[in-house]
Amino acid sequence: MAMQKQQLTVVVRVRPLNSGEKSRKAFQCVFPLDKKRVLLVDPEKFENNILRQNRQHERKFEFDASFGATSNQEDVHETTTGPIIDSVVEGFNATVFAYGATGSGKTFTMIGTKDRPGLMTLMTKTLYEKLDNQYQVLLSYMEIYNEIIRDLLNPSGGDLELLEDERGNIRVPGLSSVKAPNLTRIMQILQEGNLRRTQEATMANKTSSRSHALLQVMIVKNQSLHSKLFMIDLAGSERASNTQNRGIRLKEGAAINRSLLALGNVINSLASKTTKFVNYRDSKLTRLLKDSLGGTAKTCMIAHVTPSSSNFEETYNTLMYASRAMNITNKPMRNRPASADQVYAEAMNAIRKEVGSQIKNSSSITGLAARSSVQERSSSRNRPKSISRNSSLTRAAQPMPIDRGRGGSLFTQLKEQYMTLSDKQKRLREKLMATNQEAYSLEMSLISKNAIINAWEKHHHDKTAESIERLKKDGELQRVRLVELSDQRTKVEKALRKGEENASGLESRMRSLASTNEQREVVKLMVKMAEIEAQKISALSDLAIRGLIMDRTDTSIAKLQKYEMVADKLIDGKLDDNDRKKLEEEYRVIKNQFHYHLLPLKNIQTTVSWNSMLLPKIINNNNTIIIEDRLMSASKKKSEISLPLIANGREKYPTSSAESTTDDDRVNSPVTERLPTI
Ligand SMILES: Nc1ncnc2c1ncn2[C@@H]1O[C@H](COP(=O)(O)OP(=O)(O)OP(=O)(O)O)[C@@H](O)[C@H]1O
Repeated sequence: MAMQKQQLTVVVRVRPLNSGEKSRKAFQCVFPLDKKRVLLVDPEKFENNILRQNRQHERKFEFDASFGATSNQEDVHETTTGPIIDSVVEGFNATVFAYGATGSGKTFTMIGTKDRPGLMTLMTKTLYEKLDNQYQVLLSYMEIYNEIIRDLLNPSGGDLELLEDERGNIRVPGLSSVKAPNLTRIMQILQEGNLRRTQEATMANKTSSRSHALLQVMIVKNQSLHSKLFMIDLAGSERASNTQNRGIRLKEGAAINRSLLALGNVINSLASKTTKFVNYRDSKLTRLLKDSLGGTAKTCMIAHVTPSSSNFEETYNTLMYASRAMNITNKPMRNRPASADQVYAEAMNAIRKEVGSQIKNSSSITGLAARSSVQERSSSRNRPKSISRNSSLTRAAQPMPIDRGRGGSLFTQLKEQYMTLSDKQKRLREKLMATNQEAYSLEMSLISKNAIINAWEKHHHDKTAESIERLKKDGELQRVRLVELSDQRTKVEKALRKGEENASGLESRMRSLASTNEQREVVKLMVKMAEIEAQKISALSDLAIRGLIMDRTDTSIAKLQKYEMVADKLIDGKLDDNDRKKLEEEYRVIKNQFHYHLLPLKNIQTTVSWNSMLLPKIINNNNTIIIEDRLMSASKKKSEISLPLIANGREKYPTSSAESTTDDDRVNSPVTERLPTI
């Protein structure tokens, strides 16, 4: 029962009732019916409650496959994930994830035990068997906890960032990767990594995961990426909805909720025939998976449930989450929108249609209608299957050769030239957007680095530290890249300006040549089309930069949370001198991290300069909004940022700093001063 052909498969695994559940007198309420269906029975059915007797107590769910208590790891692998390997070997990306509440068996399925290795090992093993030695396989193992990415193979690596290159590939700079020649080594890597995962003992499970764990398998051929496979053990889904959560648990719950919701939304919109917009931006998880979910990438969701009556609510929620994706996959249409530009593609289609009908009525204009429809068809056929914003934008509109033979009137020739020019302008704008985005993120990172280096040097005149030297080196590389980007930007902007001049020249020549209403209408529509294309890129660029700001905000918030936690401990904890010293040190480090991470946000107008004016204004209900204005209004302008000095191992803030308005900034001696209780 292999499910090779489907892009998205949804299966359910029901684990055996365990001894704890039996001893608590819980009974089975989930029953696998056959190879695809499970029956869920509301435990209330067995209660003698007259008021509720008319309620519907049973519900059947159907998935691509269902696995009961007697299924073993190999069964699950052969049916669900085995076929995915073939597509990874062919060069497509794939994602397999385990979804479910705490204690439902996600880690068992994905990692397993020494004797019963899970899918992460079985899939990697099958992959090795199918690849010859021209391929190289690299494993990385990371976790996402409270929207922060950490390397599980290199715990001292700190918090990692996420970048999207201009081809739409997602990268996590600094993430380590290892070769794992055999099963024993893979299992060892997973188990070591798992020990570093953020976990907690709960009633439901001794080692309950509060983070998403992601095994990334990169297949490299001739030193370039051939394909990428993600295997993910998600955090327990009930954590998202537990209303008893307080403090740190509340924050965790919110982060888990956000990412699981975002994942569900992405899967639903990828599979949906009607939804046009796939929003990857809402969580780190979905952003990381952007090039491995949807398009030609295969996706497999393994929903996990316990059969126990005591977990009825969670089981119901899990089955509903999974069946929402399942209902959609049952619809015949499987080609899904490939990227966020779908909304705009719609608008373009409408205009193209309009142009088409104008042309049908016009005898003097040839070629455009035919070209429009050919382009339409070829663009939907050639739409790149991987979810790559830039490539889908570029490839959809390759210029066609100009037909000067039949009907080659001057008007037609000008019109063809205008279309070709519009395509070229579009590609230039995309390039500008990618350049700006990369530069923007580099600048943010440089601001933090410089501030740290300055603060260090001010206080430690001639001392060196390995970490500071490393920062300097990284900063140098970033500066070199920034210069390259700046040159690139100048060139692209020059070409864009020239293109704009040519376009307006062509436009006025066409206007003066247009002798019929239809011809005048066609000119108007073509200009409109070019405008919409430009606005689309502008909106995408705006979104991308907002995304970068959001990411940094998220990371800053997470750092603030850590900082609060340590502060709380310092204030309330009954600590001996040794512990207090250690905690004070930790407090200082975290506070610094928070402060320096926040700096680029405080100083946003410097970096915003990268958002080019050449990406046009977006017109909204006759209100013209300039991107720069919108971004800047989000942050208060500050003439200068106040840097903390590190003195005697502590930060000192300039006393005259009227700029520092937050409570946080006013704390001169954070370690000894008592913080206000929140
Ligand atoms: N199919 C199965 N067969 C036998 N035992 C299982 C099965 N699935 C899970 N278990 C056992 O149930 C317990 C809980 O499973 P597991 O740790 O995989 O849950 P989880 O969903 O990953 O939980 P969490 O979200 O808290 O990490 C473990 O002791 C595991 O060995």
